[in-house]
Amino acid sequence: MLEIAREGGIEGRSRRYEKRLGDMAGVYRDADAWEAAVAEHGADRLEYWVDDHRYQEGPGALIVGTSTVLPGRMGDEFALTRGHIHEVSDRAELYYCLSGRGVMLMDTVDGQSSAIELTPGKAVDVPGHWVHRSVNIGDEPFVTLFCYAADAGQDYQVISDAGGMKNIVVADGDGWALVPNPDHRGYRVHAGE
Ligand SMILES: O=P(O)(O)OC[C@H]1O[C@H](O)[C@H](O)[C@@H](O)[C@@H]1O
Ligand SMILES: [Fe+2]
Repeated sequence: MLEIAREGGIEGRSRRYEKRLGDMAGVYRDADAWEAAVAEHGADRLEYWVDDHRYQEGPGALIVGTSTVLPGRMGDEFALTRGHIHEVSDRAELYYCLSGRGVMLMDTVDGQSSAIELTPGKAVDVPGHWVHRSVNIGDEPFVTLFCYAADAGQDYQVISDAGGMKNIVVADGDGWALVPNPDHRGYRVHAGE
């Protein structure tokens, strides 16, 4: 039995994974805003955290977890996770929103793009082969429950090599808007994928 909290966290987790402001170098488009935030709040400020539960090893095993992205903005851009494609890139992942308000930002390496808003009770099935990241567009923690194949792994380089994802999620009045990332230079398809 797993106790899954709406504010994030799993009782009986296998692992907690935390990312702090200092770990987010090069992730946000506005590098000056990131530097100013580090100077103001310190590199240790918590940005997002993940609890996961791995109940089994071997083929077919799942990882179930919660992801909690704290609210905020870096310049115009909303708080987000680093994002990745699965190392075994055909592995899919389900995200179900437990609390807060966010967007699942997704790209394929051949140029398709999608942004799906998540509020409590809504879910998104991220198919295999899609780069994905969570973005918090609200003013409270954005919490999702996720589930994916335990052998999937994460490749982070795909986004940094591309100069970021294709679009960025920015504040627009009371809401959000998707704007093209001028630094994005297209994804390089990795050998063997
Ligand atoms: O892996 P990041 O982009 O840093 O995001 C953090 C987490 O996001 C998702 O929820 C994944 O399922 C986690 O396995 C991952 O570690
Ligand atoms: Fe993933």
